[in-house]
Amino acid sequence: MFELNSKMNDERIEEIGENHVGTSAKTPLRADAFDISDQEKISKIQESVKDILETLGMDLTDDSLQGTPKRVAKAFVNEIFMGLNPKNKPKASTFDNNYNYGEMLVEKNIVVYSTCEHHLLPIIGRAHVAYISDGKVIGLSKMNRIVEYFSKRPQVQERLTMQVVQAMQEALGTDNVACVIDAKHLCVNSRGIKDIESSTVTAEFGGKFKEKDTKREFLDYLKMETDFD
Ligand SMILES: Nc1nc2c(ncn2[C@@H]2O[C@H](COP(=O)(O)OP(=O)(O)OP(=O)(O)O)[C@@H](O)[C@H]2O)c(=O)[nH]1
Ligand SMILES: [Zn+2]
Repeated sequence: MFELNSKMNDERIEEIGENHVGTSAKTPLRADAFDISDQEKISKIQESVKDILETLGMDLTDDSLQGTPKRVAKAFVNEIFMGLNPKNKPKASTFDNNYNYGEMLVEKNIVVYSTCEHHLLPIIGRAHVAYISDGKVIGLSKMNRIVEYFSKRPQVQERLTMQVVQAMQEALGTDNVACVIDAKHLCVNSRGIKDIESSTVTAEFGGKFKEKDTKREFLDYLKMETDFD
């Protein structure tokens, strides 16, 4: 479909696929994923959305619908799937652990708003990310940003969980990272089986978090009340 510029694409696919990550945690991308600009992607998606709506029988000359194909295309490229563009990868700034904090740090209740790659319906939930420093510490908000970046892709929850851990491990230079995600999949809640109660929990434990006591401590922190209202 697009001209293949293989060298540039290989590099960018490595970048977005986080090349240290096992195949299973890589986002599956086409070889020509970066051959066209975001603007070109918006134009092409706009045409596709128009086609879908017209096929459904919608009259796109209606005032309210006129701008929909463009709105959807912009939302896809710039927001909902912005994590497919490596230029949006957050700078995970780290600092030396000068204060020699030696315990685990847990960033709880990070909002996850992702998209199920099977149905393109929302996945909404919370991520809890923890690490134990091996010399470096990371800015707290960067943990939220890493979760956001990998959420903004077509995802399965298992891969999202692993990608968050691997990005944190890379930034911090340690295996001691864990992530638990508890999320609702609208493809389960609102269609198909239509179970509005169920949610999905996934977990990835690296380094010291594989040890029973450390894992237990992390999971115990998740039970603590943090409501300051
Ligand atoms: N493992 C995993 N499965 C997911 C995730 N998100 C959605 N799914 C599942 O992907 C599966 C796709 O199955 P299919 O049988 O091809 O799709 P379907 O006919 O729409 O399935 P139903 O949802 O059961 O109606 C469904 O069971 C979804 O619940 C995810 O993050 N991880
Ligand atoms: Zn789904």
